[in-house]
Amino acid sequence: MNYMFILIATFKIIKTKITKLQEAMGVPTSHSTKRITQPIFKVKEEASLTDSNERTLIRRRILMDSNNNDTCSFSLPYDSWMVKHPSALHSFDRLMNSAMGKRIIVFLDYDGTLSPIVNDPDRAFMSDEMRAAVREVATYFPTAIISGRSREKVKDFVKLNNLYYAGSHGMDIMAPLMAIGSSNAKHCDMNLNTKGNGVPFQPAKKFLPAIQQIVRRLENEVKDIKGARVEDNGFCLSVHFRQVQEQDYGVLEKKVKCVLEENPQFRLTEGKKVLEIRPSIEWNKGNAVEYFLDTLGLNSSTNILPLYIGDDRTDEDAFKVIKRRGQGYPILVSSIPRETNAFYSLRDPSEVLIFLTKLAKWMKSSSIPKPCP
Ligand SMILES: O=P(O)(O)OC[C@H]1O[C@H](O[C@H]2O[C@H](CO)[C@@H](O)[C@H](O)[C@H]2O)[C@H](O)[C@@H](O)[C@@H]1O
Repeated sequence: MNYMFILIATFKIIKTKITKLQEAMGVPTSHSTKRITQPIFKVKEEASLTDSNERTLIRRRILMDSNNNDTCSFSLPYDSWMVKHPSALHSFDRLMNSAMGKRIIVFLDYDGTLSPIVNDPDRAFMSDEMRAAVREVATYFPTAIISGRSREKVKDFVKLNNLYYAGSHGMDIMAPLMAIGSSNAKHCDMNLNTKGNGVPFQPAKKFLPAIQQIVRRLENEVKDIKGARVEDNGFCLSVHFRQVQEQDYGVLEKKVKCVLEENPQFRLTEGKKVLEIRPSIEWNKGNAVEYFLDTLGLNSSTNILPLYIGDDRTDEDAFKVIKRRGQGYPILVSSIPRETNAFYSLRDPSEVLIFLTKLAKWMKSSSIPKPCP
């Protein structure tokens, strides 16, 4: 009997040690799995992170709800998927160890990354905490928002001046005024020229009149489809169907495709409950990442670590670029398993907030020289 007891106790101790080790390595454990796999619609839960400040961040986790369940492409359980795309939070120390001596550059998507997905695209507001976290990150690292929205609109949502913006999936970039050669770049120069007066780069400019026409045409075409709406994103446009009845979707898709056929110089892409029409040019969020690195004078630097956080299919172009460069980390925001080029994952904007807060805190407490105020 005693032997049995000792055996069970020893087994429990070993199991606890293995679980702690897995957690430290960012590998999902049976403990974390329990939380992840609950197929619940809306679950409130407290962040179970080590830092006491983080623990106070009560998160509203939305698992598998209709808003997030947009692009599920296969049915792997989340915990198995996370083995391949570990949590950027669990792996934070590892990420930062590899950043030592390197210059971090932060790229952020907007919808679904900095703000939660909501029904009304005009109400996709960013929380004040998120704004404060992005502001702080941008004081330490060159930071750019790369969104499918028009540049003005995304800037209106973010309301920060100490970072760079690219709208229309990278087809409208306000880049730094000055390219600083990486070899002689001074740390203090990195955040210069970010007060909104950079240099615009708009590779799809010649398509503007046609885009305006398509916007008007589609507005007219879909006006009788309840819930459908067209969003003018500057150099591209979105036809939203999040609030369209399922039985009406076919008609909507047909109308969009019909307009597209009349405009062969444009192509159709899909996002989260949205059909997007954009010029058929070889330019996407990945090109925008390269462009920013270039204008920052960092494109050929071997000493950089770009971080790109995004949730959408269009962010995959940027993930691919980072992967191809062999520098930095693409991080996917998703609460469901997805086919992705990202190395790491975060479940939702609440985890993005924790990650950005940790990143700023890490820099603040490190001995690395800080940019000039
Ligand atoms: O690149 P992003 O910043 O992620 O922009 C992609 C699209 O985001 C917006 O639409 C998405 O978010 C809306 C608000 O949460 C949601 O209602 C919609 O269903 C989503 O597709 C934006 O409205 C689009 O124009 C962007 O292309």
